Amino acid sequence: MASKTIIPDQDALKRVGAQVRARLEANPEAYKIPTDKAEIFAIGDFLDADECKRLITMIDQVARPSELFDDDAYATGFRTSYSGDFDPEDSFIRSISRRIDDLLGVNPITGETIQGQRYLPGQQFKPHNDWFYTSETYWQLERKRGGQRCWTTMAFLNEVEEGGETHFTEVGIKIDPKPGVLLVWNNALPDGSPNEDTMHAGTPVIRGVKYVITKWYRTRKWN
Ligand SMILES: O=C(O)CCC(=O)C(=O)O
Ligand SMILES: [Fe+2]
Repeated sequence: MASKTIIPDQDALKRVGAQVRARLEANPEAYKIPTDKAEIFAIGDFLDADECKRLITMIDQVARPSELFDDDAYATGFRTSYSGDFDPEDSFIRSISRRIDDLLGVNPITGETIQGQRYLPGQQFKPHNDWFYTSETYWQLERKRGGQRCWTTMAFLNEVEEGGETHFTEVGIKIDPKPGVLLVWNNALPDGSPNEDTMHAGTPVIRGVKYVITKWYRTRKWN
């Protein structure tokens, strides 16, 4: 008898995938990137110029060398940007956070704290998936902290002179940083299995500085 592979949180990934997909497809502001490989949307002018400026100032206050879950990423050159969590109680951060929850129409308790990130020339985030590899030891912690990541949202806060694109390596598209643009993608396939084709990178900044905010969503209550 063939054994069936268990995919953690598969039903929830399928359900939240369908729910958010329907909501974004009904939103005239959400542009769907034309590809069959992954569900990626872009929303222009999600943040205005003042909001971008304010977030950039806040990133400069919280940013420290980035860490990854299973690795000393900064030391290995995998994620060389500086990043940090914002204070989730800050009223401005709460308003931005709620606006993203609302865009997706998800349960706010599933959202992680918004993270800010800054890349200087030469800094990058090498190709990776935002979903967790459930065979790795870090999963034992993440499983209890809200489970698998379903959707990713990421906003560009400024124009970068050269480099710093978000490169979906399997889809074959590079998205240029444009201030106020929010990218939203489903980390899973419609059947609720993790989508390998969501592999993406923040390419090295060549000239200028790049600032982004990221908010990831879990299938269950994040804590
Ligand atoms: O900076 C980028 O373009 C990508 C950032 C990213 O992939 C992440 O924060 O997970
Ligand atoms: Fe990522």
